Amino acid sequence: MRHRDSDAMWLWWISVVGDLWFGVTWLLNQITKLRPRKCVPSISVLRDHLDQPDGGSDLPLLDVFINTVDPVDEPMLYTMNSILSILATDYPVEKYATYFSDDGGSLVHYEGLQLAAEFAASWVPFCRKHCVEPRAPESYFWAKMRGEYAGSAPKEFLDDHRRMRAAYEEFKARLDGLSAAIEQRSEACNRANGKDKEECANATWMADGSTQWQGTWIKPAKGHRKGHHPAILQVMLDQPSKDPELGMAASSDHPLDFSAVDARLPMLVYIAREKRPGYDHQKKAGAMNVQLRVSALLSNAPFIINFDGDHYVNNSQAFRAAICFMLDPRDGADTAFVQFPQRFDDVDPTDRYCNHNRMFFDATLLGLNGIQGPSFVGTGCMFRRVALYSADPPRWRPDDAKEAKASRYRPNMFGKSTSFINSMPAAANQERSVPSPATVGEAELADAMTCAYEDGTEWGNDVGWVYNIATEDVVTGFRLHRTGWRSTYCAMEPDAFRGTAPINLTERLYQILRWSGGSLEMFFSRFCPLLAGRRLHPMQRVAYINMTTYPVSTFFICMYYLYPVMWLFQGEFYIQRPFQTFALFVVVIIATVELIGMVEIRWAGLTLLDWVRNEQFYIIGTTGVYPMAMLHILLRSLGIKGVSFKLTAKKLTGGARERLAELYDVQWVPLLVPTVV
Ligand SMILES: O=c1ccn([C@@H]2O[C@H](COP(=O)(O)OP(=O)(O)O[C@H]3O[C@H](CO)[C@@H](O)[C@H](O)[C@H]3O)[C@@H](O)[C@H]2O)c(=O)[nH]1
Ligand SMILES: [Mn+2]
Repeated sequence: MRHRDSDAMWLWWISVVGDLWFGVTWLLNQITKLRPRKCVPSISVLRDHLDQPDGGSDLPLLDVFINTVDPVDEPMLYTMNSILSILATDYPVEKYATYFSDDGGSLVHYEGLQLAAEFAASWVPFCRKHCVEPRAPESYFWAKMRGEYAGSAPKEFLDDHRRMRAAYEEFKARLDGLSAAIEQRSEACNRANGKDKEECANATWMADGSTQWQGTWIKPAKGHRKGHHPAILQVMLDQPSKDPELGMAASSDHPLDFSAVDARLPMLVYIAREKRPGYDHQKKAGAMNVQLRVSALLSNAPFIINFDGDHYVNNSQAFRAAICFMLDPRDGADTAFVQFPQRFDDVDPTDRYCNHNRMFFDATLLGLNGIQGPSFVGTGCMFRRVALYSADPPRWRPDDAKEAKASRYRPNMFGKSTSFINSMPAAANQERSVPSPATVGEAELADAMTCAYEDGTEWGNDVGWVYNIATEDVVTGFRLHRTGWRSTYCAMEPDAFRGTAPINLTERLYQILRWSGGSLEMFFSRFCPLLAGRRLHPMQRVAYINMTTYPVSTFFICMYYLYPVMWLFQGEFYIQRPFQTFALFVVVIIATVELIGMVEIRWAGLTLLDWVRNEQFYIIGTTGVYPMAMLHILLRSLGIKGVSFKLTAKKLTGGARERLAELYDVQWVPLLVPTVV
């Protein structure tokens, strides 16, 4: 091929390759959407099958994981609301246990959790008595619309509601004052106790005034700074009794009447894993793997559901909905995880920064649901425990199960804890009706939470959540799909879970950067979709290729944007003057693409705005963020550390207007420069 101006040939080639790239990726994107599948959980059928007439239940055991790091960036009020919504959810209390992981190791979280457990003693029976929804108090008390009364004591409702609200205000005030209270107490204790010993002069003291807090101290000190403290485990609420226990009748110091409701609370455990300098703690994935081991030793449920600290249970039937899919006679046994879409509160009405991401959650994931299942998106997901232990799904299990076990499970794959290894066979057993009493010693529990436990094991690799990647979620889901497991997408009305979204553009852009950087990283890692074996469905493979290579488009898009202004640099037009057939082609192509977009949003039940935001953020992403993601990969390949998992700061508490004011609070980020140009 020739051109009058041979200097321009490289530009021409880029545009040809670019056109090809866009054509092919567009096609690949479309074919993964050809067989969308909507699944509706039949919770009433589940009830008919598993609820016993005497009030008992045959539902399987469940472990709930919830993570948090920083009481400031992730406001405690939200975290504790999540805890309360979990404790009050509609699942048999003796059948589930909650593990709260505090990666900061701070006393304020510990005491906040204690307060929440205390408050739950009246909040949970209140929810049960009056069947309120949602069961996170903050959202419940400030809901704009309430459904019809569904409880059993309509006459008492208004009084109870008022009292509960007052109690909640008090709880909030105490939560708010916690940091200051701890600080004051510690200063007083230090003055009294630690004058002589310099080492503990600035200790943080627990409520009894005589015990030093093991985790991080208010002011960093040797052995107690952020990222340097021993492991802490505290069972805040014990495993409840097997039979219902009615609450207290109304009295002068306890005005709510709970004499007709079960007042038991589910088990609740506080965990702060050991942190030591010199170890890579692997952020969220590391924290969840510790939860996985500790829960195996304490309650060992066959199913696990995980939450980020800012996501709460909005629909108390959600756990049951996920269980429906896990126990489904058709492909339940092959299902490794059930993913719910992420939904957010408090996004500004026009969703300026595309936080809702509806195109992804409602169109893309539904498309995948018709193949091998949606990818794991980090929160609001129920897992099958044995799948995380890298077991094979039933349909791919070789006939001779023993042989399979020997070949898959390598020595020291899971670390040295014999109790943990002994717990593994029971984890596969869904029919266990009574939780195994925890017989493990404290030493063994502590050992499972140390940094050294994972040395030389497969944790973070072929076991548990995957390490060393900015998007541990997509990779972990991929690893399960690669082993032949499927997953199921579960959307329900009202939304199962809700969370908070980053409200200012800076945080949002960093989030996109982490996702796109992590995706590319995955493509160039041993988790590249091209390398997976035959258990990965061909279409699912295509979907994962799309999911991991999309940031590459940035190169072509940026070039296309430069073409029209090339003459600024060269003083000459390289662009051919548009001719009619060309213009016609362009118009037809654009029209078709838009038309297909419209069909898609109609089908997924979305609005035009969702779509516009999606397109808009795609352009912002491709011009502003993805080039950085590409750079990150380049740096990584040169051995330099790239994008890290920077915690997404959540909005601060305050009035709605105050919160939305942050919308315009753009700290000037280099990421946006190219977009603006
Ligand atoms: O050292 C750490 C860092 C983070 N977290 C927790 O990880 C969760 C997610 O962090 P966040 O900053 O809220 O990330 P988002 O940008 O909101 O994360 C989205 O994208 C992540 C993958 O990039 C997923 O893991 C998340 O579930 C998904 O919500 C939070 O609960 C944190 O408390 C830890 O437990 N330990
Ligand atoms: Mn989040």
